[in-house]
Amino acid sequence: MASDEEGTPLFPLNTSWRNSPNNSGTNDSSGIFVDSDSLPKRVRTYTQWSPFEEGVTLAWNDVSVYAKTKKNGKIVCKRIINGVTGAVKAGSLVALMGASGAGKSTLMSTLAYRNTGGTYMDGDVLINGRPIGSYMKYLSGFMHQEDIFIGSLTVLEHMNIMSRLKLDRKTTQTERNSKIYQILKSLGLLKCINTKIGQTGDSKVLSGGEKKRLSFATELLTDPPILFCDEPTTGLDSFSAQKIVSMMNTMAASGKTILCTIHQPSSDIFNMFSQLILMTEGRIAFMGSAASALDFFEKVGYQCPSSYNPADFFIKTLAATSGDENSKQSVKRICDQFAVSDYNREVDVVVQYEFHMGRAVEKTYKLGRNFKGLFVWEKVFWLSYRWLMDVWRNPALQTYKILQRSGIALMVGLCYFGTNATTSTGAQNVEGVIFLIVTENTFSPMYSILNEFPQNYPLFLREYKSGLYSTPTYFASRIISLLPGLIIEPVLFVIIVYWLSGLRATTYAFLMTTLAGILTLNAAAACGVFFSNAFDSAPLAMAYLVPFDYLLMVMSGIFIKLSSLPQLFTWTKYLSWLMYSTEVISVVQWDGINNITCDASDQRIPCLTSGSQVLQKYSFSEDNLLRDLWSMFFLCIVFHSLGFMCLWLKTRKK
Ligand SMILES: Nc1ncnc2c1ncn2[C@@H]1O[C@H](COP(=O)(O)OP(=O)(O)OP(=O)(O)O)[C@@H](O)[C@H]1O
Repeated sequence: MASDEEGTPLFPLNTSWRNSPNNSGTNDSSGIFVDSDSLPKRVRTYTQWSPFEEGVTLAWNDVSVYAKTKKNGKIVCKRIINGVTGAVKAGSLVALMGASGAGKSTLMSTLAYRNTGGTYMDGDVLINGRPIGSYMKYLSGFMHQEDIFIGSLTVLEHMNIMSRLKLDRKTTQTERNSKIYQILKSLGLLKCINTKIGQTGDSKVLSGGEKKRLSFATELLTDPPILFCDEPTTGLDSFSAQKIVSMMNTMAASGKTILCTIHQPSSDIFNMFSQLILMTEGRIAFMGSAASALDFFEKVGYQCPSSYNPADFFIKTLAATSGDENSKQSVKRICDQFAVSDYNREVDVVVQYEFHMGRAVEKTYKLGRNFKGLFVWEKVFWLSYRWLMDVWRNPALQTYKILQRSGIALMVGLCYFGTNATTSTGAQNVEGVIFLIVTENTFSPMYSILNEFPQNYPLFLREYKSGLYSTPTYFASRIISLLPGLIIEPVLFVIIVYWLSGLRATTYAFLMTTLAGILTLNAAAACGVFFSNAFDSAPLAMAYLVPFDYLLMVMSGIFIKLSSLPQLFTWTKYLSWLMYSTEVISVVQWDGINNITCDASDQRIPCLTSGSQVLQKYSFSEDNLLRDLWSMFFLCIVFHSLGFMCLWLKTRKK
C-alpha cells in the first residue's frame, strides 16, 4: 500500500471494495477483469479536464505494428507486433511480460499512442469506446524505462516546474503545492525534497530508486486515469521494486488502469498484479490472471515446478531462441492454443463489447475540452527559468568559463598594454587587438554551444511527445536562457581588453566596440545553434563547422584585401560577421584620426599617416557602420531561424 513515512495512504485504498465478494479484481473468479461499476468514485480537486470518474477501459483489436528495416541493402517492412487483440479494464494492474525482444515496449507504446519513429500501426485501439488519438498524451501518463531529468534541479524545483507545465492553468499555487506535497509524501520522497536530482558523477544526489519514484511522481501530477510504465522496477533493489509496485497496486484499487512491462519480478511483486499479458514473438501467448496462466500452461503441456517463480517459468517457456526452429514452433503452438482457448474467448467478449456496444462513448466526448494549459508566453517563461537554472547552477562550468575568458582577455590586454595608436607600429597593434576581440568572441562561444542542443534533445523529445510544449516554445526558451551569458561574456571581455590595450579612449568608441562584441558573439552562437541542430551530434556538427569557420575568418578583411577577392567569392564576405565586426571596431578606432606618425626605425611597417588610410588598407569604409551592425543582427536572426527549422524538421520525423 502506498504510504508515507507516517503510514498515511495518498490514494485511499477502499478495502471494502477490495475485499468485496462481488469484486472481480485480483480475486476475480473469472480471472481477468475488474468490474468498473464497483470502483469507488474518485474526487478530483486539482484538475478539471479528466472526464473519467469511473476509470478507463482500453481495448485493442487485431493490432499489428511494422517497422522499416534494411535487409541485404533493401528497405523491408518487419512485423514487430502480429495482430494482437486484448483489453484492460479500469482498476487493473497489468503485467506485460515476455522475453527480451518479444514486443512488449512496442505494444505498450502503441496502446499509449506514443509510437516510436519509423513504425506503423494497423488495427484499432479504443479507450472507453473511442479510438485513441493525440489526446492520449493528456489522458495518460507514460513512465519511461530510462529516467531523464535536468540534474541540476532539486526534487521540489522539478516538481514545481512540471506542475506548472502539466496542470490546468487555473490551478492555484496552494492546490499545486498541496498536490506536490501529497505525491512526494506518498512516494517517500519528502526527505529528499531539497536534494539535487543529479547526474552521473555528482555527489549527494538521488539514488536510482528515488529517481524512478520521482519519474512516477511526475506522471502522477495530472492524476491520469491510465498509466503506462515501461519496466518501472528495472535497476531497483527488491525492496524499492516492491514499494513501487505496491503503490501501483493501491492506485489501481482506486480505479486507475495501469499497464507495466516488467522483467523478472519476484513472487511477491508478481502476486500484486491483477492481470497478466504474456508476449512472445510479437504475439499474445496468454492474457488473464496469474492463476489462470498456470492452468493454461499446464493444459498445453507446460507445468510450472512448485519450486519455480511462475514469472520466471512463463518467460523461460516463451523464450524463442533465435535460429532454433523447435523453440519457435513450440511458442507458436502456445499462442495458437491460447487463441482458441476459453481464456481468450473471455477476453474477446470484453473486446467485442467495447467495440460494438460503444460503452460510455457519450462520456468521452468532452475529452480534454476543459483543460486549459498555460499560455505560450507562460510556458516560455517557465521553461526559460528551468534552463537558466540549469545553465547557471553549474558553478564549476560557469566559474571556469568566466575565469577562462577573463584570463584570455587579461593576456591579450597585457600583450598590447600601452599601445600608442598615433604611431604606425601602434596602428598595426590596434588591428591585432581588433582581430583578437573579434575571433575570441567568435570561436570559443560557437564551439561551446555546439553541445547544448544535442545534449538536451532526448529530454526535449520526451516532453514534446507528452504534449508539454511545442518546438517553437522549447527553442525560444533555450535561446532566452542562453542570452544572459551571451551578453555578459563579450561585455566582460571587451572591458578588460579595451582599457588594458589602450584603444581609443572615447565613450562612443568603447560602447560601439562593446556592441560589436555582443553582436559578434551572438552571431557566432546563433551559427553554433544552427549547426548543432542541423546535425545529430556535436562531433558531426564540428566536422562541418570547421571549414565554414575558415571561410568566415579569411573574409574578416584582415588577411585579404576584400576588394581583391575573386569574383566567385565576393558574396561570401557578406556571410562573415567577422568582417562586419572588424569593420565596425576599426571604423570607430580610426574615424577622424589624422596624426599617425611613421616609424622610421622599422621599414617593414607601412607608413600610414591617417585613420582613413588604415581603413582603406583593409577596404573598410565609415559609411558601412550601420549596415554592419544591422547585418550582424540579421545574421543572428537567420542562423537562429535555420537552427529552429532544423530542430522542427528533426522533431517532425519522430
Ligand atoms: N523501430 C524499429 N525498427 C526495427 N525493429 C524494431 C523497431 N522497434 C522495435 N524493433 C524490434 O522489435 C522487436 C521488439 O522490440 P521491443 O522493444 O518491443 O521488445 P521488448 O519485448 O520490449 O524487449 P526488451 O524487454 O528487451 O525491452 C525487437 O526485435 C526490436 O529489435
